[in-house]
Amino acid sequence: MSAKIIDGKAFAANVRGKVADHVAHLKEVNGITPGLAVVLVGEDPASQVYVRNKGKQTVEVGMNSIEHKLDASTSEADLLALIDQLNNDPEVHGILCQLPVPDHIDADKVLAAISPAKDVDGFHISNVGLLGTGQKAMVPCTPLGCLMMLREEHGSLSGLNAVVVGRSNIVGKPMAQLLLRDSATVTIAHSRTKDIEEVCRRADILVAAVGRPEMITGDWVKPGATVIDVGINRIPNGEKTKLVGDVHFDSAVEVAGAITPVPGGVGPMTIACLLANTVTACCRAHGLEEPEGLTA
Ligand SMILES: NC(=O)C1=CN([C@@H]2O[C@H](COP(=O)(O)OP(=O)(O)OC[C@H]3O[C@@H](n4cnc5c(N)ncnc54)[C@H](OP(=O)(O)O)[C@@H]3O)[C@@H](O)[C@H]2O)C=CC1
Ligand SMILES: Nc1nc(=O)c2c([nH]1)NC[C@@H]1CN(c3ccc(C(=O)N[C@@H](CCC(=O)O)C(=O)O)cc3)C=[N+]21
Repeated sequence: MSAKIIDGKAFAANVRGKVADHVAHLKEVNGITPGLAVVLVGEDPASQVYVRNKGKQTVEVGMNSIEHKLDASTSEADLLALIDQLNNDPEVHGILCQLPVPDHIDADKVLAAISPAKDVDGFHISNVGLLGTGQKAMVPCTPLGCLMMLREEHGSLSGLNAVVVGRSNIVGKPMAQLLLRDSATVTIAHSRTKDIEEVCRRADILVAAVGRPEMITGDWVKPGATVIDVGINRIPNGEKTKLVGDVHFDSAVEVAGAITPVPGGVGPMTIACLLANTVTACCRAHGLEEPEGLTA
């Protein structure tokens, strides 16, 4: 039997709709327009696409989009000075510095410089610590988007076996924290995990965040499991290229109960959650009630 395909694009449109409603409310009732600043250093073509999409969707939901495109040779000091300026700008409620940054810039220093209250990526150690201790945090967008889809699919995640493949700070680890918070039994697998296929086959919920095109095939998937494919990999396809996930979709779809496609799965949800986090940050900054269903 073929799995249900989770429509991340439609789900994201729904989230953006809720964001737009709340933005309209903030403007009308409070006279506040949430603002998102996105900083891009250098000219990585994939990053340029994301930044363009983010800017477009930010404006579509009624928020202000502030874009800073800096030359690849920008010094760390100049980047930190810009972040300081954005931290102190009352019109800016969310700040995102697109990763990766060029080698001469220390990404950890940049993330630490962003005010935790404006850290809509949820990468600042304050937010990492708050999430890890079950306190109110800014939650990283990609794992938040995955959690929203999983809650919709399962209702409660309590007691389910969840396996996250990948232990990065931006996806794997926060994903595991969120699943744990929803009372799933969580395993984190990575490049040193023994019998990884066997570990994956125990998962009711399998989240792939590896960065290896189509590594996880149908025979790694427990029949009926929900598979969330975070991977975004561009691979050659004849003369052109195509986007594939970390899951081999055609084989996994035959075994899983539900699965996210690439493209059209986690990617659009990431951007929708960035907008959701920006509204949340704006409400917190002004001591206003937060929108429902847009946080973890
Ligand atoms: N859809 C979206 O919005 C987003 C998508 N992505 C995509 O998600 C993927 C993961 O991103 P990210 O977390 O940043 O990647 P990283 O490269 O930071 O982390 C990859 C993780 O996968 C593990 N890994 C690598 N090879 C294997 C293997 N053969 N077997 C098991 N585990 C392995 C690594 O293990 P170890 O730690 O042992 O090295 C590491 O923990 C990428 O394709 C990226 O493009 C990322 C962010 C957002
Ligand atoms: N500080 C920071 N925060 C991030 O959240 C961040 C980042 N840096 N660096 C890069 C990764 C990657 N990322 C994606 C966002 C949207 C899509 C997306 O919308 N994907 C579409 C397709 C896009 C296409 O066609 O290329 C989809 O999957 O359907 C993908 C990937 C956010 N990231």
